Amino acid sequence: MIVANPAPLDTSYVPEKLFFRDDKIAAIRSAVLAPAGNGISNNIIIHGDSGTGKTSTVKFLMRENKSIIYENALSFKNVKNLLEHVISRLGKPVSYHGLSYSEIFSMLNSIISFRGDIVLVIDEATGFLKGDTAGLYNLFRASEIYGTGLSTILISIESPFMYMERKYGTIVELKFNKYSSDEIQRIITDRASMALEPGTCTDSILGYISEISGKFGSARFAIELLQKAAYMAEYRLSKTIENDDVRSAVSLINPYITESKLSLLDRRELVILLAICILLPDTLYVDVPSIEKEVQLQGEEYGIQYKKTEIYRVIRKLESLDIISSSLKSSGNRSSVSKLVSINDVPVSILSIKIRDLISRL
Ligand SMILES: Nc1ncnc2c1ncn2[C@@H]1O[C@H](COP(=O)(O)OP(=O)(O)OP(=O)(O)O)[C@@H](O)[C@H]1O
Repeated sequence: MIVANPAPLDTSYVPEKLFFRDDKIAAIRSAVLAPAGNGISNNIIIHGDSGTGKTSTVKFLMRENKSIIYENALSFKNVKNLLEHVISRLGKPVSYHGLSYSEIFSMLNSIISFRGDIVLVIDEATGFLKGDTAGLYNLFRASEIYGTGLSTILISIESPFMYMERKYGTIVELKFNKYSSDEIQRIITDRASMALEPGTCTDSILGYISEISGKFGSARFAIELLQKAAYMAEYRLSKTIENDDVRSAVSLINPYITESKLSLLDRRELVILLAICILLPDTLYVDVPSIEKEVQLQGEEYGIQYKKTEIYRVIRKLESLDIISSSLKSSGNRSSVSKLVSINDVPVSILSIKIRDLISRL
């Protein structure tokens, strides 16, 4: 067994400790939560790419602050609809439909008079930002217009500036940046230690997942990869997670299988790709001299001779098709920079089988 406790591998899990977000936590406390505690309503828009910790940061704060109410905009047509739901959730649980804004806010006022000020979080709010000007106007100006003790935290992937209207008043904006690969590695190392049996996932596997996820800066993507790779390894009845489990996980999340790309390669090019796949199961990268050697070996098997220039050309073509990725590694001395080739999106064991099959049919 590899997964001892599945919960921390779920992307909706909010851990006890959030890494690298102390400044954002402090910013939300001082911009919204502390003023709300003193009867002052403020509004904030949190934005940033997927998996940058926007939702978890707010949910983390919900543990210490009971005035926060969380709703997801995707469940509602518009702001009015969402507020009607909040009233029925906090007040009398009946359905309130077709209320005017002044009726809505007067009901909220009577709820707040015995419950205290509310901080309303609206997650996935990009749709509201784009399309519900009247709703946002009433929400953001609720304190001035209706005297309502309501602060709002809006969460959106897209930057609000494209859609923001001046009349909404002053709104604090807080951007969540993408995580670096190193930051992602810290986050998933913590998750792995909570979720996986000891010794089933090496630092090198966690580094590999972090490197792939670093392209998107997303902790969500990394946790999903870790979860799927762990289940892949369990499915194989392996005691440890291997590189190819991670590649399988990538191809599961991103089922953009290379088959159509393989059809763009001729027989000679396929043999070169096969040579790369043969070198990769136990390692993450291969250098070009090793590829040249393996290509000559495979070439002999298939009766093909290669010049170095052809091998270089095909490596460039495979890169441009996104079948392989490459990085440059320096050994400290400028003259000796070497190119390292990897395949991350699909398990090389499966890719080798596909390529051999294609070569035999050409
Ligand atoms: N700084 C962090 N420390 C620990 N875990 C984190 C951190 N940031 C994100 N995570 C984890 O990554 C996953 C995704 O995070 P979260 O849902 O908060 O991102 P998001 O920015 O709201 O993404 P989306 O826009 O896709 O909803 C969650 O499981 C969360 O716990």
